Amino acid sequence: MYPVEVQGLKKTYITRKRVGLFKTVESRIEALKGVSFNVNEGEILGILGPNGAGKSTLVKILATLLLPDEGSAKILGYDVVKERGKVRKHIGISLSVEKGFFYKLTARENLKYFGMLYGLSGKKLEERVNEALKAVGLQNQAEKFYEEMSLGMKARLSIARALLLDPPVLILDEPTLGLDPVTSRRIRHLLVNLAHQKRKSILLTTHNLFEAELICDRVAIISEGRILAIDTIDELKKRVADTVFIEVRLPSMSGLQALNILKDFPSNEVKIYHRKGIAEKIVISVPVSQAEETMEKLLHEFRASRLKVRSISILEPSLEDVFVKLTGQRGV
Ligand SMILES: Nc1ncnc2c1ncn2[C@@H]1O[C@H](COP(=O)(O)OP(=O)(O)OP(=O)(O)O)[C@@H](O)[C@H]1O
Repeated sequence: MYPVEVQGLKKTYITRKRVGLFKTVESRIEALKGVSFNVNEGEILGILGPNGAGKSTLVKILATLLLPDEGSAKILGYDVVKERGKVRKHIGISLSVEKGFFYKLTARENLKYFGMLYGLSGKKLEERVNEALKAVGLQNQAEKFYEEMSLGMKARLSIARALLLDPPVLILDEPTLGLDPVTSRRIRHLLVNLAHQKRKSILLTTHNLFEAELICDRVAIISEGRILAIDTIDELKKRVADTVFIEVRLPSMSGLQALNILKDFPSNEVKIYHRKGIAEKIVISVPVSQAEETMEKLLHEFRASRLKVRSISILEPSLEDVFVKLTGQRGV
């Protein structure tokens, strides 16, 4: 059993729009068209997709806030439709930074309030509130009123609330949206620690490919209600990368000599880009199958011509390359 098991999940929104005085037209939006995946223990699974891909719909269903039309989703074996109460005891949810907190209560009071709602009381409640505050680094700001808190503090408080029951599964919708780089980094560090040290299973959505690349053990790329690919980032890159780039850095003024050497390079699939500057850079694109061999040949040719090379390396494709290739969209 996986901590999170999703099988053939479908959801269609039906909306009615008034046309004229008495007539309404129905419009159907298939937000999820049969989504299946699992999340392992101690794993961060990132859900990536362009706007309207179905990420929030998926997250809301897992958080028991929305009913699916078909398929099933289980958290620790409990069905999100038939066993909502049990599911809620085992998940921590952070859907939107701003929602649900009381502006006139302090961070601690807010957490206490939610702790009580979740069934905690007495010493246990105090303990869990303190632990949650500490986990997100808010122990020194616990007496600050919510309305006085910065966006970063609010984001951390939202994660603290998700941690109140010390749940094995966390579901987070864009946990670092709108946060400055330092706070984002702090939250990323916290999430990696929760997954890898505390063995929590984390499902998060993000528009930030850089972040996904940094912290997700696997990512699912979702578009128009379907998962286009789900795998580790390395595997996804391998799958889409038919071309890699070899970057050669040279001392200034030696670019032309290098280009001259490359003139007779034995492959017409090799493309060369040259950037002049203090340190000159030559980037050679080659089919992935020829990358290693090309690199060796390059080194050999440069050495034979006594050309000094500062560095030579193979540039990996980025997660953005994967995303663009799979969804046909640049950025998310
Ligand atoms: N309550 C609703 N009623 C009707 N249509 C909806 C509703 N919620 C979402 N949709 C539609 O369902 C599709 C999926 O939306 P969803 O919010 O799940 O996407 P998303 O991937 O979270 O997008 P974003 O990245 O913009 O948050 C979209 O076409 C959206 O317009």
